[in-house]
Amino acid sequence: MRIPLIAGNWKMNMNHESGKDLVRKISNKVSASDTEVVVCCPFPMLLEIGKCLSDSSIMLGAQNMHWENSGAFTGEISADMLLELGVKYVIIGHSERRQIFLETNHMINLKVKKALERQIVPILCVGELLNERETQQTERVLRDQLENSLVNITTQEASKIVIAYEPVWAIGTGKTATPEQAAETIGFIRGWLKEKYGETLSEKVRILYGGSVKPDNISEIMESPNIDGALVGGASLNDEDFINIIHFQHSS
Ligand SMILES: O=C(CO)COP(=O)(O)O
Repeated sequence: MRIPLIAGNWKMNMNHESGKDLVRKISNKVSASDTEVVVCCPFPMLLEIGKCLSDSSIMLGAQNMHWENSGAFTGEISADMLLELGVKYVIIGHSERRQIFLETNHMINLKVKKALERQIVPILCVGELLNERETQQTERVLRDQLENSLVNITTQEASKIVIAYEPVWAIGTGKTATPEQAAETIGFIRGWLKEKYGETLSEKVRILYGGSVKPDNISEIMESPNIDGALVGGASLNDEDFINIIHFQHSS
């Protein structure tokens, strides 16, 4: 049985006050339940948001990290720095990092390895562009991202990873993949894991869907037995929306 996971990705939004207010409202309404909840806030807020979450079951996540332990990497943050702040999850290889900051699968692979070494759970993001979907290249693109992001990752290590399938054309656009598209593509990812690591591993890894997830489409998305939760952008900035997404079982 895979435990459902709902992760909020605040991206470069909120400030200390609005962030603290938001997590207080969420943690008041979310008790330890069958669903794990993670809030991935911007780096400068990790300490304060972590303090607000200390009595709650909600876990703290970051949105990126560097693969080296320390050194001359201006503007970067190491896994150990995140650990000091109580970070349990880290988003790696988000499409905004890949597209705007030109992160490659090789860099993403190094980050995944370092996160695993330091026992921070990587949420590895993969997903195709609109023109790639329209030209039937989705599976080729995903295979390439998975193969190259998971180079030298053992079966034991892979069992700790969370994968987020985020079709780039569905991010922040209000265009969600249909439940069929999400189910089919996530089924493909699980099939790839089975091919590479075997069936036992492929049944262990949680795979999330991300891209315009809202309270009114979460139940439909979660109907597929292959989909274990969601990586939520815009709707994670609103307490009611995020709470309703977390409580999706009750609205179905
Ligand atoms: O990129 C996303 C989460 O990482 C999705 O963002 P939206 O939910 O705003 O589409």
